Amino acid sequence: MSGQRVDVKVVMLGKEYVGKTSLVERYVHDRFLVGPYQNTIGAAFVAKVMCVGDRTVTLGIWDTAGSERYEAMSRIYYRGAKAAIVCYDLTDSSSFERAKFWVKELRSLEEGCQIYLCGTKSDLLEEDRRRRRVDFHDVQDYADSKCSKAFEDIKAQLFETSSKTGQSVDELFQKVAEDYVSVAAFQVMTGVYSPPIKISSRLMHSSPAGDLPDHHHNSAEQPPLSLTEDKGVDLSQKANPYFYSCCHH
Ligand SMILES: Nc1nc2c(ncn2[C@@H]2O[C@H](COP(=O)(O)OP(=O)(O)OP(=O)(O)O)[C@@H](O)[C@H]2O)c(=O)[nH]1
Repeated sequence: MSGQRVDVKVVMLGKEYVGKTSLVERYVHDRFLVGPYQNTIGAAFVAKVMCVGDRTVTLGIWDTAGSERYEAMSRIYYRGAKAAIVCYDLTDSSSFERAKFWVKELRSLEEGCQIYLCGTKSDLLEEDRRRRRVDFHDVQDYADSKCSKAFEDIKAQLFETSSKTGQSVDELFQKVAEDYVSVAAFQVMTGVYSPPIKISSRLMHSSPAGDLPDHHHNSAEQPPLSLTEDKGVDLSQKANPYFYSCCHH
């Protein structure tokens, strides 16, 4: 897999337990893992090749840890991202507050990053509508609003998904890829296109959960996680069975 081209760097952000890993699992492996919850440590990477019309697009997805103790690390992972899927749990209002925190950061620091707000666990609402704690229209109003007087429009797109049933999961990632193709076409026209990046085979290696590579403890001195042929990164990931591999079609 050495030299795998990544067109779009996508970062998953959101409070812990909102279901970021489950979303990636559903999308990449079309499965929903049951069993005890395992929090993400550091981040995990997976690439997925998909089609947009007659074009092939490779998404490089970084699944970050939601725990606030990894907040500084998540900042490193979102650098240079072309898309951010900011997740919140539809049954947990505090998770939406956390989502807003990430949106504000992205809007002020990552100008070129498209934001996708993703309300997770919609299946729980199918079971009992009273469990909803985040109103769809409130999120829509927020997505259409401005971050603050000083910042530009949030311009986020909104999805409600279930990793358990698969509802709207493919649609979400498909939209990310489609938007990339549209934006890239526009950039080619206007002469600001930046070419795809390649990932090293070292990206595929992971260390066991809890066994953080040195650079994870020393993020200030580390370069941003740009995916170049020369600089792979080791990953710490969830313990088995949350073990990502690269490039599933
Ligand atoms: N019912 C239901 N449960 C879900 C869904 N998505 C995730 N969960 C459950 O929510 C819990 C947390 O899911 P994760 O995917 O591990 O959450 P995370 O955001 O990656 O968590 P961190 O790694 O701590 O940041 C797990 O018990 C999942 O089974 C969903 O769509 N529906």
